[in-house]
Amino acid sequence: MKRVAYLGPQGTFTQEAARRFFAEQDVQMIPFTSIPNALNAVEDKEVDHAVVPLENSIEGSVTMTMDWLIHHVSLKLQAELTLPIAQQLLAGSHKELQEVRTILSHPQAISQCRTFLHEHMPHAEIEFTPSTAEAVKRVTSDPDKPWAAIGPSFARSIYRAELLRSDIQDHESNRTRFVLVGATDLPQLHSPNAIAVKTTLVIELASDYPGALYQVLAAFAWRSINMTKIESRPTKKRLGSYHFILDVERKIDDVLLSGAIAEVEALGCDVQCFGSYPAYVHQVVNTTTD
Ligand SMILES: O=C(O)C(=O)C[C@]1(C(=O)O)C=C[C@@H](O)C=C1
Repeated sequence: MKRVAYLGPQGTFTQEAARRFFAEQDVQMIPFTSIPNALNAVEDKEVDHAVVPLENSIEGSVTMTMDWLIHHVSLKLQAELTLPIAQQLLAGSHKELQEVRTILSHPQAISQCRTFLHEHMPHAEIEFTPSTAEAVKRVTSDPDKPWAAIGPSFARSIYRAELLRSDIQDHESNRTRFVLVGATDLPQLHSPNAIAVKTTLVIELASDYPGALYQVLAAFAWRSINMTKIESRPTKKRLGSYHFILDVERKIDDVLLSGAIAEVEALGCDVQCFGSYPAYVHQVVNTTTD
């Protein structure tokens, strides 16, 4: 049976994404306490895959995931899944908002609810936890403490939490993009349900000169290769040195994409392919009920 690592404990959004990736398959889901631990488990061959969050529509990239993939492991993105994210304010027992002095959650979840927190709970202190479900688990372990957690409705049912407010994310259309990661490409996952096929490239410029990035982008532009995302992350070697992470809507073996990569390499850039994979979108029904 396949072993799949996810950011635990039970009840995280990532576990829900992992379930949806393997909807009809018998797999063993294994919770890990952090994204790096889940990715390392794949690198060390303790598990076959990991499911990790990559990007959120409100807060942007999950930099922990990006940086770990770039600097610490050598793995492939095998599929992506975008899920709606609804955040619930949960506690171990019923409380009025003004009674809550501390709010616990994952930094991404806190950032997704900034407006609600600013307007309704401006005096509450924020305590970051390794995941949303961990926050829900903690607040339900001591129900009388003046604290509450931000997390998913699946965690509410697992830890029997009280719902104080539902759907507190700043934008109704909140979405997170999760990726399935493994040691190699997974061609068998390219199914007809996919809405697109993407390739993620990580490019390091040869040197810094006027128009260097423009030249790289031109290689994709004149071939009409659609870019769905571009982002820079520090290479960590020195200030002002970056990796450019590009998502393009082509398969790696597409002749135009191979041409673009060859052109960028001819400019002296280092190009790594982090995976060529299908992209899926699944709707979650009944986000606030048990
Ligand atoms: O804490 C969780 O429940 C997670 O699965 C992590 C995570 C993330 O890091 O983005 C996943 C989805 C939401 O955007 C909030 C938190």
